Amino acid sequence: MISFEAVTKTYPDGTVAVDDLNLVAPTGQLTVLVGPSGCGKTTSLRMVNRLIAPSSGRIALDGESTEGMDVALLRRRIGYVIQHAGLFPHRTVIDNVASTARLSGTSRARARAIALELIERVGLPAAFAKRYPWQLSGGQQQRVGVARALAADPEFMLMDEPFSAVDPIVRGQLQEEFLRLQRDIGKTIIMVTHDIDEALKLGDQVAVLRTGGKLAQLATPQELLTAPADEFVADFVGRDRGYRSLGFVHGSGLRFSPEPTVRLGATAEDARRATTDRWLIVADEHDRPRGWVQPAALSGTISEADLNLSGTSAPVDGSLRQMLDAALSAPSRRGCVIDADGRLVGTLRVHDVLAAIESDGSGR
Ligand SMILES: Nc1ncnc2c1ncn2[C@@H]1O[C@H](COP(=O)(O)OP(=O)(O)OP(=O)(O)O)[C@@H](O)[C@H]1O
Repeated sequence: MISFEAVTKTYPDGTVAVDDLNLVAPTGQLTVLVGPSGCGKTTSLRMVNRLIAPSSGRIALDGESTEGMDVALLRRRIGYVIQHAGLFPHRTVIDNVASTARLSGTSRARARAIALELIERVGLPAAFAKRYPWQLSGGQQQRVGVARALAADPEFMLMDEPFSAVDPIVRGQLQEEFLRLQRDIGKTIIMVTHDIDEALKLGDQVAVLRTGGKLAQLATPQELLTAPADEFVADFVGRDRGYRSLGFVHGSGLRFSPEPTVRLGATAEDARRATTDRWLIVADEHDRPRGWVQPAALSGTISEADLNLSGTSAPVDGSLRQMLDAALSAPSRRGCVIDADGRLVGTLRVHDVLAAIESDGSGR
């Protein structure tokens, strides 16, 4: 647990960057600090590892004030990941990652073994270990930055815009991978971002700060969407709140309808025999949906070129947002629901999802 107790930071020129911040980042959870530019996010983060000294108030790790701690020991307990990764340019990837483990006294051989494991854990091929940072893409460098912070196995992590220096697609991948990793490692993390969607996607709880360094609201992502504390938070969280909040609601009692399928390579006749409906799902040999075809319009055998690929698939344990999107995006308006191996479980319609939304009272 990281706690801020009445923490204020006034810079020498009189700028109040953080104003009476009270906040607890619970053990094993990811707390995101979000807010407009200049609202004191980075200042708050850097006060935790004492790169910046608070003007007043107290910051504590598991109840113990950081003020009296030896700074080197304090920083060893706290992994730190920054934008652009901040890697040592003249060290190889493996040496970059191993460096933090070495700081805590781990032998060179052991540190390199830990580093190699982490390099793979964050989704990089082992062969990248020998490369230098300049031989990696921005997203790969960010992964190395995360691996390096984890190599000392710190109890706490501070992450300052860790995924912001990459394009939106890589960013999405890094976020997904990081969520998976955090599910395993369960570190106590404070992450800073200016991107509300990133905050809502990653945070167990989200602290919205307003200009002047005041905490506007501390809440779960769903609470922020369904019960913003005031107009500032509502505006900051942004539009489509109703739709986006469905991302945090899981459909219970949804029933999926059986759906005929046909394989790629089957004939138009096979497709017409399989259904009288306008649209039919084409699946691969493992029953994974590949796309939709219109049997009446087919001739010859079904190939990739015949597929309508507009439909998304929702995982069977997915959110109502994923379910609704699957139904809305399918040309048949029947959304594909798939299991963990990507196999078709069944389909559902828009009104099935709407009925589930109507009967769900969560967050209200
Ligand atoms: N060394 C400093 N001296 C004076 N003012 C500072 C100093 N560092 C930051 N500030 C000011 O403190 C306020 C908070 O800055 P901080 O970097 O914490 O904000 P932020 O929310 O992280 O912003 P951004 O999203 O733009 O990175 C800003 O008004 C900034 O100009």
